[in-house]
Amino acid sequence: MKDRYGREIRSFRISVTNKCNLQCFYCHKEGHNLDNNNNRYIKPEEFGVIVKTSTKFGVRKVKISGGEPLIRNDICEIIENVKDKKIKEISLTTNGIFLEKYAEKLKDAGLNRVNVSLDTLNPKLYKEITKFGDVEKVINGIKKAIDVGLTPLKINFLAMTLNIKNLPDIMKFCRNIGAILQIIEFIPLNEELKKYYYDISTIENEIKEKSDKVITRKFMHNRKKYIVDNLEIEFVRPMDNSEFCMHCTRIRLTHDGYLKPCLLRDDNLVDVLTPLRNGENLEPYFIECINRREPYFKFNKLKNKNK
Ligand SMILES: Nc1nc2c(ncn2[C@@H]2O[C@H](COP(=O)(O)OP(=O)(O)OP(=O)(O)O)[C@@H](O)[C@H]2O)c(=O)[nH]1
Ligand SMILES: C[S@@+](CC[C@H](N)C(=O)[O-])C[C@H]1O[C@@H](n2cnc3c(N)ncnc32)[C@H](O)[C@@H]1O
Ligand code: SF4
Ligand code: SF4
Repeated sequence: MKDRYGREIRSFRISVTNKCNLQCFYCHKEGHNLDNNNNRYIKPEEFGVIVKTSTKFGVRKVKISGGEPLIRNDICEIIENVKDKKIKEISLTTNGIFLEKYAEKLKDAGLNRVNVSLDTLNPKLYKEITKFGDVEKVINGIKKAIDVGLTPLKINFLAMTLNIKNLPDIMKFCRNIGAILQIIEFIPLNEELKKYYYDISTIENEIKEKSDKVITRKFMHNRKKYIVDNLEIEFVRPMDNSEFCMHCTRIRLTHDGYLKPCLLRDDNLVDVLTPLRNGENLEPYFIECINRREPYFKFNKLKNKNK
C-alpha cells in the first residue's frame, strides 16, 4: 500500500522497550517516551501478530530498537515470533553493552544483523556521553557479533561537535573489523542541545570526492553510501531534508503499542494494542496509520537546498 504522498511501506521499526541501561544526554527515544504503563508492554506473541499484519501492507524488513532492546530478557522470543516467510530481514539497533553475552542466542533466534552505536573509542568521552557505559564491553560485543555472523554489522556514529575529532579513529576501526560505518546527523531535541549540532555536509563532500563508488538506497530515504578503500560509509541526514522524508518507507511501533506514522511526531499515533487484545482484525488500524503519514520536512530551507 502507498500513502497519500505515493510512498510505499517497506520497513517496520519496532521499539520493544523505552528503558535503557545507559543515559546518553542526546537521546531522542525514538520520538516517544510517554507511557510507562506496564500493562501496555507488548508480549512476544503480540509482536508476532502485529508484524504479520504489517506484511499485508508491504513490510519486508523489521528493525528492532528501544530504548535498549537487549534489556528485555525475552528478546530472543520476540525475534522468534517476528520471523515470517514474508520478512526478508530482521535487524536490531543496540548500544552493544550486552551484545557479547547475547550475540549467539540472537543469531540462533533468527536475527540477521545488528547496528551498534559507537560515538567514540575513547573510554572517558564514551562515559561522558552515555553516563554509565564501558566502551570496552561494546568493542567486545561488536567482535562477537561479527564472529557469529550478525553481519553486515553497522557502526552508528552520531556526529556532534564534541566527538567529530574521533571520526578518523572510528573509520580505522570499521575498516579493520569489516563493519559498515553509518554517520548520523544529530537531531537536537531542544535549544540547549543545539550547540552540539555538527553539519556533516562538508565531511560527506570530502568522502564523496575520495569514493570509488556511490550507492543510493532508494527505498531508504534515498540515503547515499560511499565506498572508500573498501570501507562502506552511509550518511543519514534527516534534518530539514525533504528528499529524505519523500523516500521514507517506514512505519513504527512504539513500546506501548501505538503505530507511529513519523519518528518526529507524537500527535498522530494509532492504538493497535487495544484492538489486538480485543481480538479485532488489525488491518483497519494499519490503514489509518498509513493514511496519517506525511513527510515531516516537506520543503528544505534555503541554507540546505543542496541536500
Ligand atoms: N528522521 C528520521 N531519522 C531516522 C529514520 N530512520 C532512522 N533515522 C535515524 O537514523 C538513526 C539510525 O538508525 P538505525 O536504527 O541504526 O537504523 P537505520 O539506519 O535506520 O536502518 P538500516 O540502515 O537499515 O540498519 C536513527 O536513530 C535516527 O536518528 C527516519 O525514518 N526518520
Ligand atoms: C534511540 S537508540 C535505540 C537503540 C540503542 N539503545 C542504541 O543506542 O543503539 C537508536 C539510535 O538513535 C540514535 N539517536 C539517539 N538520539 C539521537 C538524536 N538526538 N539525534 C540523532 N540520532 C539519535 C542513537 O545514536 C542510536 O544509534
Ligand atoms: S543507548 Fe540508545 S536508547 Fe539508550 S540512551 Fe543511548 S541512544 Fe538512547
Ligand atoms: S517522514 Fe521524515 S522525519 Fe518522519 S519518519 Fe519519515 S523520514 Fe523520518
